Amino acid sequence: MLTRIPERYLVPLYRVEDVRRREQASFAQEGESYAMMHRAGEALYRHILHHNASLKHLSVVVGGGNNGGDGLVVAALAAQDGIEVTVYDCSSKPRTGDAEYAEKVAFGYDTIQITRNIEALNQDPGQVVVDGLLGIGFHPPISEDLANAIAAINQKRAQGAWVVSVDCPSGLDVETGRGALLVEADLVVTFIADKLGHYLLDGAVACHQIVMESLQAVDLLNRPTAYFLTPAVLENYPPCLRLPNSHKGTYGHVTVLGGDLGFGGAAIMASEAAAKSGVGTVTLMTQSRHLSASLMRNPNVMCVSPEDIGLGDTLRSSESVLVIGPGLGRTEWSERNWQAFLATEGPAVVDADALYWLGVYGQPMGRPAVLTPHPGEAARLLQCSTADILEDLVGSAQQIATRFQSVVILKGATSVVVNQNGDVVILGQPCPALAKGGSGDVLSGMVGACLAYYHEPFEAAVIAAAWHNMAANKASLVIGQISMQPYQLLDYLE
Ligand SMILES: NC(=O)C1=CN([C@@H]2O[C@H](COP(=O)(O)OP(=O)(O)OC[C@H]3O[C@@H](n4cnc5c(N)ncnc54)[C@H](OP(=O)(O)O)[C@@H]3O)[C@@H](O)[C@H]2O)[C@H](O)CC1
Ligand SMILES: [K+]
Repeated sequence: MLTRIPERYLVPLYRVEDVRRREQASFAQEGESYAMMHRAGEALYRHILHHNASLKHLSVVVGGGNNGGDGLVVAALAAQDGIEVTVYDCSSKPRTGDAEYAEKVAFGYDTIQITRNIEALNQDPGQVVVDGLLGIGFHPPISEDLANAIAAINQKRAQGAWVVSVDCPSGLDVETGRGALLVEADLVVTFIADKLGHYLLDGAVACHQIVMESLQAVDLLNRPTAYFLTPAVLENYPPCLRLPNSHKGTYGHVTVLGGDLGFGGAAIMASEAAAKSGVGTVTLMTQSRHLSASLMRNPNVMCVSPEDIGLGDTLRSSESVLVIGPGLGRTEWSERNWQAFLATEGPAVVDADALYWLGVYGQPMGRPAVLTPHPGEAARLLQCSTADILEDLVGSAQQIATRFQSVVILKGATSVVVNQNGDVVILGQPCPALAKGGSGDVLSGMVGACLAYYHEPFEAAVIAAAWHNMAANKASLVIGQISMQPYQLLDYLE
């Protein structure tokens, strides 16, 4: 799938139905189901002790399902070790099956305090909280009682408690990554397989650290829905290796086309991003009144206006990459340039208002291409609402890839990168400093650069997006989330 990235850096992610199938197959093979719940509790308890060596008191918040059952196993194991345990029981009806059995075992310890008053968590002396309210059986919207319990856990964490979530942060829809109200977890111990929603939207923000315990579940060898790219990968595999015996031609050429009146900065930033990402040569094609600004800022970037030279004449070879869109606008000038783009061949990155024109003209790309929509642009391309896109980021990105025959980076707190073969990579660590105009322009230039020297759109898209995110996180640590400007991440690429 990715030739430059070893598989060990790719975490396979699954949908709930795959996890349920493996769970059922395991129950069938073992002839019972409680053993797996017990292994889940043991694994959790091991991780709790690993992070809290001198644990004296444990607060365990449990719902009525099997997620709560796992929590009750932990409560019993801790009580066995002489740790003081308080169980906050938030079930709304009697437990059944494995959870009922786990309750019987746990409530058999008279050292375990049991309360239904979640408000008391605030005064609990424990500084370690187990969140076993809701797991993969959660279906939104959340009930008022459980919403109160989630709020109580978050409040406790805000006061300094360490929170471990059983399988997933309660309130998270592990399919979509959405959670209107969800637990913020220092650690998530997830079972059988990593789930998609841990790495998307609210899930990506709420899960500070995730460990997966397979619980010896039967492996049905289903193809993962997606992979998460471990952020550390680029520390070990730098994106643009400079070869000692190389020249500018070794690293390819990018032309950036964009920057209508009022939007010159977008195109200038994209061309600067391509240059700083190590591409051999960069041309900027923009409105003539922006040329001097570009020359002043980046004399290494050749710049011309489409009134002076044809777009095709800026391309240096059949492998020159065209980045179209940053600041392109929606005027006559913009449309003329979109048409000029359609008359060219060769690899392309289509961003910002070029995605608007792509939607208007509607034809497949017909060339190696990477599209870089945010959810709003994705919604326009698929003629649906942004809410529809957020309900299924992976499926939406795949639909765009199929419709326009291209690689797609669906941008967000974490980004979803897909190709036409059904490969899906989710990447990044949320970086709020990037929630500013200009972040996308910088990304498009970086994708253009990676495409210029890798030649393979999926690889280029994955590596550029991961690189952009990694540099932004580094930059924001130094400069600050509020004041960091997106182009500043370009000083943290190496
Ligand atoms: N051996 C095993 O069974 C193992 C289970 N594992 C753990 O189990 C959970 C999945 O357990 P499940 O019981 O299927 O579901 P949950 O516990 O996540 O949730 C079901 C309970 O939650 C209630 N619920 C659901 N949605 C809401 C909502 N919006 N508001 C309030 N309450 C909600 C639901 O109530 P119902 O009224 O809908 O029945 C249930 O009470 C999994 O995540 C693991 O932690 C392990 O995998 C080990 C083996
Ligand atoms: K949970």
